[in-house]
Amino acid sequence: MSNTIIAPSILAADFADLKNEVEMVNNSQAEWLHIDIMDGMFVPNLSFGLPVCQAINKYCKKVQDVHLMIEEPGRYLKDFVDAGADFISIHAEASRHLHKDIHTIKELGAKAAIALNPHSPIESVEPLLEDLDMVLLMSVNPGFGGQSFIGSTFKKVEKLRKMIDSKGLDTLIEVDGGVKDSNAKQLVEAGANVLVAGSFVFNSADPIQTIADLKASL
Ligand SMILES: O=C(CO)[C@@H](O)[C@H](O)COP(=O)(O)O
Ligand SMILES: [Fe+2]
Repeated sequence: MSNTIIAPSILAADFADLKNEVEMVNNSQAEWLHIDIMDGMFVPNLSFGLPVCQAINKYCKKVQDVHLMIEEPGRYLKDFVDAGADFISIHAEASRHLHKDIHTIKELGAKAAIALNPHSPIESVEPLLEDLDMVLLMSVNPGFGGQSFIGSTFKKVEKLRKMIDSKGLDTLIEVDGGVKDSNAKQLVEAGANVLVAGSFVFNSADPIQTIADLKASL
């Protein structure tokens, strides 16, 4: 079995049953829980904010992988670390002071990642690559779960893996959006380490089994 990390996205969960949805992830083979924060400005949708993260933090036993889809994320980094974030991804397109924000995340004791929209070239993370624990490549346009995977992501993952390897780094590559059984293996072969899966997991009849099958297929 590969050591690929599976990160179910809580965005696709039943929010009226959030405690049990978090317990489901606790009881699964998933290593991380992916938490999508949307501000209605950077992306055309609102998800949830700090009180929900604090509630998740009370029950979650997995690594909390917070994906901030918010303008100027530097304003809220401490709040999300205090709310339990282990990893924080901020968008290159949303921060005017990316270097400063990445270093703030690390100074706060969390792992730092830059997220890139499908249109953003991987070269935009190169100047900061040495400082990053992870790069999150969006494989849909951010803002909504349940969208179709953008096929050009495979090449982007391959290119980024080569860039990371050529520098002798161990930066993780996370792929987020439309991930399912039909594209997961190819993403891992291209060099992805972390796969976010929202609707594929939570909309399945047996999410725990779906996660186990996904891991076994890699
Ligand atoms: O960040 C996002 C969407 O903006 C993702 O994390 C989605 O929540 C993934 O959901 P699926 O595409 O797997 O349904
Ligand atoms: Fe996400």
